[in-house]
Amino acid sequence: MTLEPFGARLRRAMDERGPLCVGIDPHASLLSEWGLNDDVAGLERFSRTVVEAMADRVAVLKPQSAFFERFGSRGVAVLEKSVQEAREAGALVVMDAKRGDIGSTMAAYAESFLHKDAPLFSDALTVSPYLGYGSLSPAVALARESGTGLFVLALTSNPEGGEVQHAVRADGRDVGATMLAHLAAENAGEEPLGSFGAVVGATLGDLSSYDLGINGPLLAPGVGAQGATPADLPRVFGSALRNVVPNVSRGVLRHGPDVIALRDAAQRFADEIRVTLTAA
Ligand SMILES: O=c1ccn([C@@H]2O[C@H](COP(=O)(O)O)[C@@H](O)[C@H]2O)c(=O)[nH]1
Repeated sequence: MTLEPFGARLRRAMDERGPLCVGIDPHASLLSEWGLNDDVAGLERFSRTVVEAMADRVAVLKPQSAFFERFGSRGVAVLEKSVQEAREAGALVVMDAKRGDIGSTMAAYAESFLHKDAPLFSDALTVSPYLGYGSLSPAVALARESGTGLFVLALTSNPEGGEVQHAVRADGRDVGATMLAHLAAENAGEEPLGSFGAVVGATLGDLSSYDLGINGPLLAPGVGAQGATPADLPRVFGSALRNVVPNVSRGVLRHGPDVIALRDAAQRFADEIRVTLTAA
């Protein structure tokens, strides 16, 4: 069965559930705070709890692959199960694996996450364009075919990102702006929303010098533990606010393991985001 394009599915989920994306980031420190061991059983309990608490209510869950890969094949098996359970419960899953390579290797990465029969099949994948935007074309092609999406690292939330992303090219545009322009071209004419998103940190302050109107989603990490708040979003995203998917990981997860406390924490962020969007 062919899926409806990711952008359309995401728009609907955002309209129905609000735009919040909760991260599944099983940091060793969080496992310990939750009273779990830093082992595969602890990982599984953590991830299952987040899926149980969130998957039937938030638009997007974003597992951070690194924290699962840390445990080798058994950790990846937990990741597979979590993705499947989250999707079955109604959340869209954005796999945060930040893959990027060339040619057939990039194609293999894309197949690992975006092919409908892949064990880790996800609704979208984060990718790094820093081997050149064109190196992502196998992933773009497969995403179009399978109804999935990509989130391309454009302007990341970390302070070190500027060294690469603010570098100015011969045409006077910086690298981040160039990635946004590629995405706008990818999404041209798509309704109600294109499937090719950008990662743009909520921590970055006024971004009015960038054209964020890519007709695609803007995944905005940095709310919560990295210091950004929902109230910052209008200043950062301006008229692109309606397409922003704010991500909170530790800001929610630190309230576990109690399922109700996790839900309450996510609801507080969701409420603040809704108020901000309504006022903007
Ligand atoms: O620019 C980026 C891109 C990705 N991330 C990821 O998002 C979460 C943020 O977690 P918090 O606990 O809410 O800080 C994490 O998985 C990062 O790898 C990002 O922070 N910035």
